[in-house]
Order: sequence, then C-alpha cells, then structure tokens
Amino acid sequence: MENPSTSKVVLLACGSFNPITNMHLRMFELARDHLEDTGQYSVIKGIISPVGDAYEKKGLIEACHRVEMARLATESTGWITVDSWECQQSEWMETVKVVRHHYEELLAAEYNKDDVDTVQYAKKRRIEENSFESSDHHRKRDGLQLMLLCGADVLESFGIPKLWKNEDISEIVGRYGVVCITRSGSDPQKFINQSDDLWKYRKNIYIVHEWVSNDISATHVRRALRRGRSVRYLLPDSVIRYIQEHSLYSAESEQKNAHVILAPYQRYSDASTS
Ligand SMILES: Nc1ncnc2c1ncn2[C@@H]1O[C@H](COP(=O)(O)OP(=O)(O)OP(=O)(O)O)[C@@H](O)[C@H]1O
Ligand SMILES: O=C(O)c1ccc[n+]([C@@H]2O[C@H](COP(=O)([O-])O)[C@@H](O)[C@H]2O)c1
Repeated sequence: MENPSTSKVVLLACGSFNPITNMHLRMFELARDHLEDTGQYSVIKGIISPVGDAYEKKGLIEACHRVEMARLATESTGWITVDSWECQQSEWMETVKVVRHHYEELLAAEYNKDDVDTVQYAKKRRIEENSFESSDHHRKRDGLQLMLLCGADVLESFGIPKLWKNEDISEIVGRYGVVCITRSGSDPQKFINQSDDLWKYRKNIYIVHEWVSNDISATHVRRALRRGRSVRYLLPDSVIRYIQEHSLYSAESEQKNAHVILAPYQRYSDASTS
C-alpha cells in the first residue's frame, strides 16, 4: 500500500551508454535503496535516456544500437525503462531540457489519471513557477519528484569551465535534485564543499557511497571488445550477444567523431558563464 507521507520519485540517468554496463544498472539499485532508506521517498521508476548522435563524442556509435542494448539490459528489471525521446531530437540537447521534458511527462501521466489536462497543463504550471521555492511547494503538493541520477564524474563536470550553464546547474540541482553515485578517483563531498553554487543546494544532492569498488566504464568495455577480450559479467549476456551479432565496437568505430574539434556541448561561451 502507498505511504501518503512519502514522495514518489522517478530517477533519470542521462549519458552515452556506449554501451550500457552492469554498473549503469547497479546505479539505479543503489540510488533506490538510498532514497527509500530515508523514509521520505518511494522510487517508482527509472529512466535511461541515451544521448543523441549529435553529441559527437569520440567513439559514440549510433543511438539506435545504444537504445536497443539498453532495452535488452533493462527488460527483466521491471522498473527501469529506456526512453529515446532525447536521442530522437535532431540536435544535441542540454540535460536540463531532458529533465524538464520527463518531469512534464510525469506530471501529465499523473494528472491524466484524474482526467485533468495533460502535457499543456504541466508545461503551463512549470512556466508559472517563478522560483525554486514555489516549485518545491508544488513538488511537495504533488508528492512527485524527478531526480537526475549520475556518477560522481558527471557531478564534478559541473565545475569544468563553460561546459554546463550555471543556470542549468541551478535548475537541475535546485529545482529537481540529484542522486550521485561515488566513483573511484572522485570525491563528490569535497567537490560540493568547494563549490558555493552546489553548497547552496546541498540538501538536494544525495551522495550514495558504492562500497563495492566498481570501476566498470564503457571506455574500458569498448577497449576490451576492440582487443577481442571477454567482457562477460561486465555487461548483461543479451547485450554481449547484440554486440557480436551487429559487430559493434571496432578500431574503426572508436575513430567516429575523432575529427570533431568542438562538440556541440562545448560550443557555447556567453557572458552568463563565469
Ligand atoms: N562505474 C561507475 N560508477 C559510478 N557511476 C558510473 C559508473 N559508470 C558509469 N557511471 C555513470 O553513468 C552515467 C552514464 O555514463 P556513461 O554512459 O558516460 O558511462 P561511462 O562508463 O562513464 O562512459 P565512458 O567510459 O565512455 O566515459 C554517468 O552519470 C556516469 O557517471
Ligand atoms: O547540459 C549540459 O550543458 C551538458 C554538458 C555536458 C554533458 N551533458 C550531458 O552529460 C552526459 C554525459 O555523458 P558522458 O557519456 O559524456 O559522460 C550526457 O547525457 C550529456 O548530454 C550535459
């Protein structure tokens, strides 16, 4: 039975998923345990949103394959889904826009139950929210939250000059919230402590400590595949089969976008950044 005093949370993970690994799946489990352990949240769904091809990161294979591998990996989880809205957009999309989109979808689905207007209503309401305080009020009233789920490397990338817009960081962390999984070589607590912006929103950042040190990275997996090495137990077997059937990840595919000097996410430089 639903506990009325807990907020329902949807976890959204954005990234390349090139390819999806067991650690990506484990992030969701760790985050769910952590949030539910607070007694304040009930995690109802996880969403994986692979980035589009226009992201132009080196070695990024086509989104259709990354989506399909993520679908295979999540099909038996029962609560984690894959969403291709982001990668269907013709241009690379800032993460804040992806977060907004999924929050609107979430509200629309919730209000649909009561036959109230759907996406339009959710959009209008977001526009009406003119401060993070008031949106916090709405979130509590709805009992619905969407949080960005990421590894500590992504949180720490907030500090790379001109990579993220300051207002986007404030919105993601201040309005929605972030669940961050520790990763070897990172120290998210220290990073938050050293950033005045993140410190301001520290209560909206949940740091989840992964005690079983787990260095799986998609880069490592692609390297092993190029060298004909086994990647068993790093990825679900269904994903390994898919990679073999479609001959994905070769020396050639790793050169994809290698010529790109400035990927779209590195291209902005305006006065709003510091
Ligand atoms: N081992 C890990 N521990 C914690 N977080 C992870 C781990 N692997 C991936 N993540 C997180 O998963 C999300 C998606 O990651 P991404 O697809 O970029 O995988 P990755 O393994 O970091 O890829 P790459 O090695 O190609 O940079 C990011 O938020 C990333 O921080
Ligand atoms: O919104 C931004 O400004 C922004 C800047 C840099 C990266 N991102 C997102 O962060 C994710 C990083 O993924 P990856 O695989 O490059 O670690 C990916 O989903 C990007 O779209 C987002």
